[in-house]
Amino acid sequence: MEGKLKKELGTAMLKSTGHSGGGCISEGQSYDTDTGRVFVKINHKSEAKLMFDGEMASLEAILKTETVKVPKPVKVVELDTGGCVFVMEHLDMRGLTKYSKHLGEQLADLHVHNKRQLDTFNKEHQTVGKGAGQSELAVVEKFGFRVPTCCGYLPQENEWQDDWVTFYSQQRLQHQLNMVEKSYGDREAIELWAQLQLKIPQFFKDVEIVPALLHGDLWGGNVAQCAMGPVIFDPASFYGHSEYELGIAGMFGGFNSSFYSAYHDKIPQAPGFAKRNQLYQLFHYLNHWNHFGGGYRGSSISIMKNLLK
Ligand SMILES: Nc1ncnc2c1ncn2[C@@H]1O[C@H](COP(=O)(O)OP(=O)(O)OP(=O)(O)O)[C@@H](O)[C@H]1O
Repeated sequence: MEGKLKKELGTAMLKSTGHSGGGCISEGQSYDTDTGRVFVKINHKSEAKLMFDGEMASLEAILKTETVKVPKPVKVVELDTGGCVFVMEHLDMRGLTKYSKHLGEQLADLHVHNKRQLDTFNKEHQTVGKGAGQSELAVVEKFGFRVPTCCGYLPQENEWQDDWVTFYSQQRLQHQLNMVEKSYGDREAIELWAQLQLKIPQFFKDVEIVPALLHGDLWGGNVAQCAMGPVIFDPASFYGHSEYELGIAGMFGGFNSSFYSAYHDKIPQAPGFAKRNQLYQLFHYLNHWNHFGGGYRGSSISIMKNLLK
């Protein structure tokens, strides 16, 4: 692997720093190169290339917004022995403590970034005397992403869709329930889902949803801080409802009240937030069930029952 990495990175030096950082999905290792320190994620699964291509595209998209710090992606390299590595900027990260508030503010900035671009774009097009096409702004008017991204190692269906409720019901929940049915044939889950899907539009009455660029897997293990501020990493991005991001954030801890109040100062909670938050957590419980097995069945079933009350 190291020979191939040297060639692909065009570096004579490739010296392991001894810093390793394995997650649940991939192994990680840092190296010093001719042009600086990099962090390399290694995965031997057949889906590794798709997973890392999605992570690279996600980091590039977040980086472009200049709102919240992420590691700069460098390259996805396929290994001759099978599997793949993803090279990115190494960051010295510690647990998120003093920069929680900053993360709340910056995450909200990330979420409103596309709306601001859209507003500017629309304003320019309405200005008398100015022709159309003045702006080079990248604006996104649909829900989805340009490539599949993986929340864990399972690819998400990111095909572009005009309507958020359809996107979330079909491309997120239905997709997970299909896997549950295939792997476990769970009758109770399938019956609950048949009822719940009819109710979903009710959770979105009078809510305006503008596509927001999301990190997509913002649990406490994917946030940290560097010397100068917060950092988020390991994204599974797509354009979706900003509230979706707060689903997994609330599931495993790691975010304190200063994070939430800074976030909601910029993006206030809309009516019906609490129910939708459960609906968004449902995706992650199902996704965990499909990744890690029956330990997550109970939470998935009880959240569906709750939403049906
Ligand atoms: N750019 C980086 N620089 C330095 N260390 C990093 C970097 N990215 C990740 N790490 C370290 O590696 C650990 C695992 O990273 P990451 O979450 O991306 O891996 P993963 O296998 O996709 O994990 P999971 O899916 O379980 O969240 C992080 O908790 C962190 O300690």
